[in-house]
Amino acid sequence: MTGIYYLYLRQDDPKKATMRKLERFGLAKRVDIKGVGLKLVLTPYADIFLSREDAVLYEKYGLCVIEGSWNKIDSIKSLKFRIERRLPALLAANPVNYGKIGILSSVEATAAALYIIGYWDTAYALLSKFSWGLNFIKLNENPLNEYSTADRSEIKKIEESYFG
Ligand SMILES: C[S@@+](CC[C@H](N)C(=O)[O-])C[C@H]1O[C@@H](n2cnc3c(N)ncnc32)[C@H](O)[C@@H]1O
Repeated sequence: MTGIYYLYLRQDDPKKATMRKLERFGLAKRVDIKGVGLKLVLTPYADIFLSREDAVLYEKYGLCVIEGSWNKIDSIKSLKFRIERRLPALLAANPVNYGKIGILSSVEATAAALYIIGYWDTAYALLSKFSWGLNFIKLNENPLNEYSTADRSEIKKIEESYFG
């Protein structure tokens, strides 16, 4: 087990939910809301950027993504967790939202977080389960590399240099 978790909101076609696919490969585990605890939760509504300083939280508690639908994003907005982080801007490579800034699938968000905190091998292992997965790294290689070597205070500036 990789310390990767997901909170499943049952909002999308279950057959297309990327974290459910990872669970079938033994690469992710579903948790309910009580099971989130001190896990590092990825939400685009967090005030704090994820950065390499968060590796220690991942190692201690794990990483949790919210497997919901972008069409019902308000329901994610209203959820609050003890440890929340947002990702800096990146381009989606999944077929539904290809090329859109920040509209990432759960596996892309999880892999981006792992890459930024230095767990490149795990990021590749997750993405390799999807035909389009590794394109996510290719498409975002430069910003991902810069985000992964930056301290939290530098992330915003890097984001602006790529995405304005
Ligand atoms: C809205 S869901 C959509 C998932 C899609 N149904 C799937 O099957 O992959 C994507 C999740 O990835 C995470 N995520 C995406 N973009 C993010 C960002 N910019 N910052 C933090 N988390 C993000 C959040 O947990 C978000 O709820």
